[in-house]
Formats: sequence, C-alpha cells, structure tokens
Amino acid sequence: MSKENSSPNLSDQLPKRTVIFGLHLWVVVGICVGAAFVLLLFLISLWFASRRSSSRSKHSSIPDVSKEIQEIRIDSSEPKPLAQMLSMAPPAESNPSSAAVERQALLLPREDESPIGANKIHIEIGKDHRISYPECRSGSSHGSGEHRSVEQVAIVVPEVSHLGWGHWYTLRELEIATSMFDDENVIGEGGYGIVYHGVLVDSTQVAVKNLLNNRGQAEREFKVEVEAIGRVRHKNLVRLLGYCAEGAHRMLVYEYVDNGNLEQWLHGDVGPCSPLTWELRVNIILGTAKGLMYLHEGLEPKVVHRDVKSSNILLDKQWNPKVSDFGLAKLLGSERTYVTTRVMGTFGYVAPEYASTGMLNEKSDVYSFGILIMEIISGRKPVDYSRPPGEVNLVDWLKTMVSSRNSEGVLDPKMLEKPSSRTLKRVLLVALRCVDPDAQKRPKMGHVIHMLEVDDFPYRDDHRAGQRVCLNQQEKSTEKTAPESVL
Ligand SMILES: Nc1ncnc2c1ncn2[C@@H]1O[C@H](COP(=O)(O)OP(=O)(O)OP(=O)(O)O)[C@@H](O)[C@H]1O
Repeated sequence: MSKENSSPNLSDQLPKRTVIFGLHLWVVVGICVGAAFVLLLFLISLWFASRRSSSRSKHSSIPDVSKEIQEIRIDSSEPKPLAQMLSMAPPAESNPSSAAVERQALLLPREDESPIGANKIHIEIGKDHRISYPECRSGSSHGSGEHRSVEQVAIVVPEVSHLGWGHWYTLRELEIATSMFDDENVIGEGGYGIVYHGVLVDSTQVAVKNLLNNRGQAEREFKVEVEAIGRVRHKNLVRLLGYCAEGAHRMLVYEYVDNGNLEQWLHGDVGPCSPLTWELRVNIILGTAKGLMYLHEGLEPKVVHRDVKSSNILLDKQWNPKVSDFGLAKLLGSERTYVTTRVMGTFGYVAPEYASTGMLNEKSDVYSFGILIMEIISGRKPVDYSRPPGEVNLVDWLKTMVSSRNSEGVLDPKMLEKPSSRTLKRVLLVALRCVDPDAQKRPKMGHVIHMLEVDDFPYRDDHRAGQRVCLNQQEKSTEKTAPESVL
C-alpha cells in the first residue's frame, strides 16, 4: 500500500466510532496515550521511592540501634547521640589536612591481620541482646568514615552495632577525647593495654582502655569485657559506657573514677598518716563486697571477677569503691564450675585451689576478697619480700598475730584512729573465713555483707562457728591455735 493511500485512510478512520462504548477512535487513542503516560510516571516514582528507602535503611542502622540505649539513660552525663556527635565532626566536603589524612591512615589494618571483611564478631549477651558488627566494610558514610580521601577506601569501619546497652564510639571521637592518645593523658597501664583519661565532646569524663594491638588476647578480653560488663549496673562496679572497634583497634570506654585506686592509697606515698580512716576502710570493704555480690548473685549467668585486688578497686572523691577490670571475668552458668586452661589472677590474691587446679568459681573471688580485707586493715601488701621472713606472706603473718592474741598489732600504723577491739575482730573473722583453704567453707559474698553489717555482731556464735573452720595442714601439724577460735 502506498503512503498516499494510507494517510488519508488513517485520518478517515479517526473520526469513526469504535466498538468501545461507541467512542471515536481518536478518543480511544488519546485515552491509551494518557494512560501509558500516567503508568510511566507511576513507575518512575516507584523507582525513586525504592532507591531512597534502601539508602535510608543503609544509613539509619547506627543511629537507631547502636547509639543511645534507653536502659542506660540513667544520669545526665550520658554520651550524646550519634547525630549530635556527627554534627561536631568535620563536614564530609571539608578538605582534611595532611595531618588528618595521616591519622586516618592509622586505621588501616596491619598486614598480618585478617583480610577485609574476614572477621565478623557476633556476641550473644543474654537472650535478648546481640552484638554483631562486621568489622570491615569500605565506603561507609558515617562516623570517622565521613572525611576520608579516595586513598582510604580500604579503611575499616564498623557499620552496624546492635548494642543493647551501650554506646559505639568512633576512633575519631576517642582521639579527640584523649588529644590523640597523648602521653599526658595516660592514667595507667595494665596487662592488656594502656588506660587514658578522656573528655568527650559533651564534657563527660571517661577512661579509655586501649587494648594492645594483639589480635589474640586483646580481642578475647575485649569480647569478654563487652559481654560481662555491658549489661552490668551497680554503684560499686565501674561502668562500661561503650566501646570502639575500628580495624585493628579495640577500646573500652569506662566511666572515669576520679580518685585513683586503692593500691595507690594503701601503699603509695601518702605521708605519715593515711587519709583512709577505719570508717572509710570498712566502707570500702563493704562497697567492694556489694559489687562482688552483684556479680556473683545478681546476674544470670553469674560473673566471676577472677582478679580482685587493690589496684582494681577504684575510688571516687567520696571514697566510694568501684570494682574495675573485668578483663579476666568469665561468664558462668549457674551451679557450674568453670575450668580454665590458664590460671590468671595476681600473685598473692589467687585462691589455692584455683592456682593448683584451675578450678574456678565465685569462691575464688571470695578468697581474694579476704586477702583484700587483710590488706586494707593492715596497709600491707599480700606478699612483701621487703619484710622479715615471718611477715612476707600477709595471711600467715596475720594468722600468727591473731593466734597470739595480738589482733590490734595488725592495724595499719598510718591509721591514727583505731577501731574498737570488737569491731576489729568482727572484720578479721570475716577475712579469715574468706581465706579458708576449703573453698566450700568460705562464705558467699551475701553472707559476708551480712556479717559486716550486723550491728550487734553475734560474736559468740561466730566464735564457736569459727572453731569449726578447717585449719590448714600446717596449722594442724604444728598444733597451733586456730586464729578464728582466738577471736
Ligand atoms: N575507669 C577508670 N577510671 C579511672 N582510672 C582508671 C579506670 N580504669 C583504670 N584506671 C586506672 O588505670 C590503671 C590501669 O588499669 P588496668 O585495669 O588496665 O590495669 P591494672 O588493674 O593496673 O593491671 P592488670 O592488667 O594486672 O589488672 C589502674 O590502675 C587505674 O588506676
């Protein structure tokens, strides 16, 4: 058919009526074209909507899930929400200085570390809480990833942190808080890393424990601490506010306790008289006992601290004790004894059965606590080689003193005001029971608190009970008087 023929034919057809409701053909064509246009618009808008929602879900996971957790919104010193934190970070468009670029480069994983994306950490915290963070993703658009240059695309950024209890900190936040981990801000150094004092942008003071860059131990401790402390709230336990995990970096962020640790106050240079009065010392003993009781009896699964010692008792300005360093804690199921393959703890504080068999339960903490009481009362270290032979071991010396009815002789000479004999004996008896060689006979922390708090201490009853306390072999063989029975 020729063009000349078809064109007049089409225009002839248009005005004709069709079978569809008797409409003209041009009306039907118009409707079809209109419908197709509307459909096209609808599809385009659908596509835009789906793109926007997918990108939102990518970026919203951290502010919604990982930051501010309601259950820890207790005091006004809570860290700021992520949104506020980010608003204080340099804008994405800003040109990072060369120094900043160098600092960011620190985030790159070391060569000997796992390849990017290889490690995922999933931590179950009780039945409702789960921490899960892919360690390695590139191209993140939040946190310290905001101001990255093209060369730094391999930098590792934790993207998702489903913390049920705490706060996820970026390395950048902690760098700012500690003035780039300045030596001036070092508070102390423990077996697992250096502790820095830091001030967050909202003026909250924190202690940042920068775990050693050791993928084995440090990360293991990191996980243990995160699990063990993250859900713990008690006024006598140092609170873990959150953590930082970027690349090889593992850091724990604690509340800052501002008056040093008990070891410093007991054995440091405090002059001829100690600010720690008897009353304060008993208060420290009681508070520590309460913190430990909470770990042993208030949590399920219970937590054994495993390293109770004076340097792990931090003090605030009112001399309130806070037990710190749960790095050695292991979660225990109820009624179970955890057998560890390596015995940890600190010389002088470790329970004999733990040292010899590795058998660990909360009674090992009770033993260490007994040593701690003796240390607090006497101002002496658990093992001190600078003393005469019979006084090197604190427990042995103290037992000898008590057996020879010289309880007052164990008191710290730097403590000017002495307690009444009755009060002193009460505390000494508790200490002696805690270090019973037979772990089964040691009291639970709840019982310890009860014994310490009872005003009218049932001295005579305990005197008789004390006689039943098992003597160690050496005492039996030398037929010495049991120190408890003398009390
Ligand atoms: N939250 C905190 N607030 C204030 N100071 C702290 C805090 N945590 C730790 N410190 C200080 O940092 C020091 C080092 O602490 P860390 O727990 O790492 O080691 P440690 O207890 O001394 O030794 P170890 O590793 O053998 O347990 C502590 O002695 C303490 O004085």
